[in-house]
Amino acid sequence: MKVNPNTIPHGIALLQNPLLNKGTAFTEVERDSLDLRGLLPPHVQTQDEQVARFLENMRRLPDPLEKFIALSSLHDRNVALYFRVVCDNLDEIMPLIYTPTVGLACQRFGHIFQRHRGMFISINDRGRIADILKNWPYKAGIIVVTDGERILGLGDQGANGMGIPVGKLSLYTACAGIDPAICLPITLDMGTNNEDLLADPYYVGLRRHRVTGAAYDELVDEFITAAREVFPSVIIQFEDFANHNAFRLLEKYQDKICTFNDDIQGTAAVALAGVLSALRVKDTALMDEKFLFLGAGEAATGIADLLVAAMVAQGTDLQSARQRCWLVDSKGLVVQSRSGLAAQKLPYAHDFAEQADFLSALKALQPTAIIGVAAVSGAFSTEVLETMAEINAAPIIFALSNPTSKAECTAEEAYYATKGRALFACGSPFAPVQCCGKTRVPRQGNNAYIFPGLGLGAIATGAMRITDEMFLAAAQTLAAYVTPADLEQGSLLPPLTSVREVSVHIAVAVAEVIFERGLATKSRPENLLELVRAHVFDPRYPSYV
Ligand SMILES: O=C([O-])CC(=O)C(=O)O
Ligand SMILES: [Mg+2]
Repeated sequence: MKVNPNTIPHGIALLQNPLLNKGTAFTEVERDSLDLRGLLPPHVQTQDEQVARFLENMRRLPDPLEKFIALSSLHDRNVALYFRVVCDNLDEIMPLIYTPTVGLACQRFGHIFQRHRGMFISINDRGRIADILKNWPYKAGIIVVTDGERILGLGDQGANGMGIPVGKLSLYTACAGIDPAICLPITLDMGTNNEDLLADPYYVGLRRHRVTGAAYDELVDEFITAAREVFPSVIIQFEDFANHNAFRLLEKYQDKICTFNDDIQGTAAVALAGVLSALRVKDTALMDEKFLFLGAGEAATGIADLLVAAMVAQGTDLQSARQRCWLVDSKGLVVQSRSGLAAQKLPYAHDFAEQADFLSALKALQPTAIIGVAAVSGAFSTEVLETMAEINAAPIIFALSNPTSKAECTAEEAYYATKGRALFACGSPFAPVQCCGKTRVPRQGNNAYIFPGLGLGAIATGAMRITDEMFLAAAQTLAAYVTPADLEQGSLLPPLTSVREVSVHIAVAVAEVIFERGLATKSRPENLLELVRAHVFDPRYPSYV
């Protein structure tokens, strides 16, 4: 964040501005010139000392939700310190501010609510959304918006879903260095059909069932128009909408404005990166694989579409590429003879006998890879996993559902049932597993590896659109950062600790596509890496005098 010493507030107003506050780290000179004398205890601390103090206190707290609350209130007080804590301790902190704790934080959102963050726009705000957005005091560059209808694998959380846009935007800064001052989390309160929430006195949203149809579409449309009027070059990320809206809205807006759907496109890119790593271990090509998805929603068809795009980019024809991907939904294997299939499933409805469930589809199709994205915990049973191990020397097994309570299987289950042969990735974090005399280190196939870097590339270039080609470039870049040592220990993605560096290179690859396709509003400089790095926020305190 750029600080102009001539315009920063003085005294209490400075201490109460979370984007500018340094707390006990204000220096003697700053205390004198910014009217802080007497408002702080005399001993001046370094930011490093503040980080250590915070961590000491946080680690004493009894459970992840308490730690989540402590981290949120640190963010409320001192944004730079919050990001120092997060960036320097990503492995420890990310599961507390994001998957899996953020799921619980959404479920408990009304009960743990302390302070405003981001913006809420409700169905009652029709006709005045632009005026409402003008209440936001900063110039937004990235909006993450949800309507709370499908929060992770936890279903309808209504306005409590706000935890997700807040968490995603924290990762924009933590994982790619996006300036926190331009991040705006938004929840569209369309009502909720979650009866428990409607009966909960502390629920933060409207007491009404969800609006649907034209009223819903008109509100989204007014929101999109208003956001672009108030923040002209803003990127809008759709997050955790239900299937029936997610695909429609993406199709409606992706060619008109700078937008993407993280659950469809971001998840697809990280999954493709994981698959590309698995191919290196197996020494096979994409076209040699057969993918069976458990689930046929946003993540499933998003991943399938990107796998197909990658195969087509390698010269395969579209039909043969699609033939490598199969879906199982709640009614069984998706095949041609089934009626009433949603549009996104049709490319994968092949000519094949109906199969009632995942296990029978698995036995009939003999896939090389299974990808779980249906939020059905335990769906990758021992029998499923052992069957995969019988069919394949190195079965690809991705259990991507979120949070941990919804995972199709645990890392241990996947490795034990396959005698350590599984090429495994997971949606939530799992600890390393000892199996058959080896240590297996599973990594998260989570879109957090993709969207921060993609957003950074889009901001640095002033992108007009976000395209599938950019997600392909992001996936390939991510995959290139998986080292032979990673593969050796079964890791299909780089360590989380490298995500800031990887994000910068994803941003460069995405920027390359943006310039190439004439989608930039800024002119192309000599050096894209320099351009991208110039947009990276540094959480170390600047000097104000
Ligand atoms: O938030 C996450 O961990 C991944 C994601 O987008 C989802 O599960 O909806
Ligand atoms: Mg999501």
